[in-house]
Amino acid sequence: MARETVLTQESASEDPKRDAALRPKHLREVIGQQAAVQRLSIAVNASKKLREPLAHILFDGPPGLGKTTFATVLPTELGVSIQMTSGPALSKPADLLPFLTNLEEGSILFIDEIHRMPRVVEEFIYPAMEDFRIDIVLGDGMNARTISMNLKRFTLIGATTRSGMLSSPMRDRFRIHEHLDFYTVPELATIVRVNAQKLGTQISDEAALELAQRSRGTPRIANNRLYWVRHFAASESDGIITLPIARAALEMAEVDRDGLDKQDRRYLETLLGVFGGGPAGVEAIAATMNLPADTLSDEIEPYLLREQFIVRSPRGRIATPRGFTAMGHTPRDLSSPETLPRLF
Ligand SMILES: Nc1ncnc2c1ncn2[C@@H]1O[C@H](COP(=O)(O)OP(=O)(O)OP(=O)(O)O)[C@@H](O)[C@H]1O
Ligand SMILES: [Mg+2]
Repeated sequence: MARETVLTQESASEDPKRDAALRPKHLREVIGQQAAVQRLSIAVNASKKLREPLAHILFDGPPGLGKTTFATVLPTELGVSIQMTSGPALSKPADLLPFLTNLEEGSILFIDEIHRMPRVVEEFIYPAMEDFRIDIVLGDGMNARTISMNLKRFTLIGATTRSGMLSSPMRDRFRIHEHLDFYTVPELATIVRVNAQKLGTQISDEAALELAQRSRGTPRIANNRLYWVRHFAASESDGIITLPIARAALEMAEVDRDGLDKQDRRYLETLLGVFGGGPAGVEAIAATMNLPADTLSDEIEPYLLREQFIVRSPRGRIATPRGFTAMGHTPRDLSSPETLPRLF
């Protein structure tokens, strides 16, 4: 009973224009992630006062939590330029050259999905990160010679949803690591209200809270929900987003009360339907869903674990009573003496 809808599909993919329109421009506009904001403000101030480039920074965390947002806010704070590329676009060292030669003193090079950069490119970038220098090999065979080229002092910002896939020499070359975690409902409600204002739409506090509750702890999903509800309000009412309007719109888009998306539901359906609620190993669930195990452990499970739809046990993932109820199943009786030994 996969309930696919326009909205859940939308929220799974990225809409760059939409992201850019609502993205905070300054650190002070970033909502939530306050510990990261404070540490980064200190790094920015120090960099300005000491006239040193910002230390290389790695952002990791599930999709839509603000990695690109932080990366684009920092150059504004520093008053420097930013160049953006991504791991998959850099298939060989030469692909990096235009970015490295265009650097300005203190400017930022942002590499998204940095875990997908091939090893040869990674090794090419090490001296650039450490000594602001690259080694270029000219010619080949007997005539090959290496020339060293100095670069402007710059800051590399990497973003990844899979920090586990990054090689440890690469990870260690970032002096600042920021792990972005899911947002609380009040934080998401604030994001919804601020963004409604940016879009010139009126929204009641209760409606903002309702959207926040159904956004899977993720600002990008909250924004997608807001766009849909805003259109619904404009078409079906006077354009003002009230609680009944928000509920009706979300109902129509089949966003469930917990805000789970298509992949979350498929995961829970597999765990419940195929594995009887578990315990099931992540590899087995991944094979059944026809997805890489990494996608499960890095993108789907963090939220389900945090919200206790599932738990981890030595023998694998187990659906909690909340996981059962969310999918319309009757929870297993965990207190019964027969089920316990089977589970643990
Ligand atoms: N802390 C925040 N405060 C306000 N809005 C935010 C915040 N974080 C993210 N957003 C909103 O969510 C949108 C998506 O965030 P962003 O593109 O930075 O996510 P991401 O972590 O880079 O995702 P991906 O891994 O898919 O690249 C932004 O355009 C912005 O509107
Ligand atoms: Mg991004």
